[in-house]
Amino acid sequence: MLHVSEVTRHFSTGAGQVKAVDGVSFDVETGTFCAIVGRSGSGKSTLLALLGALDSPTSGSIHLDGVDVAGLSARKQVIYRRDRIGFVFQNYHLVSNLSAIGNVMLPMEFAGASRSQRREHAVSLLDRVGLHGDKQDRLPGKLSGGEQQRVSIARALANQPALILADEPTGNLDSRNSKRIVSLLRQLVEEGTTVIVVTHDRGLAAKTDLTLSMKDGQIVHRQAKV
Ligand SMILES: Nc1ncnc2c1ncn2[C@@H]1O[C@H](COP(=O)(O)OP(=O)(O)OP(=O)(O)O)[C@@H](O)[C@H]1O
Repeated sequence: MLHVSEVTRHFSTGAGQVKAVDGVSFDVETGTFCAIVGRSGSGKSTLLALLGALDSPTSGSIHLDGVDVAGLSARKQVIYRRDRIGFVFQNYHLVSNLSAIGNVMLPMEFAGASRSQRREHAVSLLDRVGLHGDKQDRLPGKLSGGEQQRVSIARALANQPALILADEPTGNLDSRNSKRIVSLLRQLVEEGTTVIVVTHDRGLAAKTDLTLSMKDGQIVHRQAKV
């Protein structure tokens, strides 16, 4: 369960203070597919960064399964991100000189497994996201956008995260590849992972269980689908 209470994130700029996130409260039950939508500049990416402990709130609290995320030290934030969160980005953020398998193995480095165990796990994750055979040995530049996004989802799953945070995961994909990614994310939700996506893609938002609409740093509408 993710519990967000009265969270703000203010930035000081030359022009004054920007309230990027301005008093946001919501809960997301474990195993929910949640979309955060809203116009450009409404605060979606800032909120996602706070949920993933990539940034700390100015005030308020964020609890994931009882852990006070906002209160973690910098060192514990690193561990929290590695062990509890899987990140998926619009531009995939894969390491260009590592194969698909190498990219998926990267987050496992600290898990104490041997290299062959890590490789075996990476192969099974890539199989799970539908990237098979010789494609697993290719560099990201030799894969299509949809395939690269599947590698990034496999990488996000490497340490069995409780929460997957995806920023515009279908933003660079055509409709066929988008549908594949959405159904993959839905499958993860069915298996009990909580998935939160920031998206402008109406097709993706329509497939989620809960939509939070942001405006000027606030959640102005909450729509739960049964
Ligand atoms: N580091 C920063 N310093 C100052 N202002 C910032 C910073 N990061 C974000 N902002 C401002 O906070 C507001 C929210 O930005 P944010 O990137 O969260 O919006 P968004 O909804 O994700 O937009 P988009 O859909 O364009 O990605 C914007 O006004 C933005 O300019």
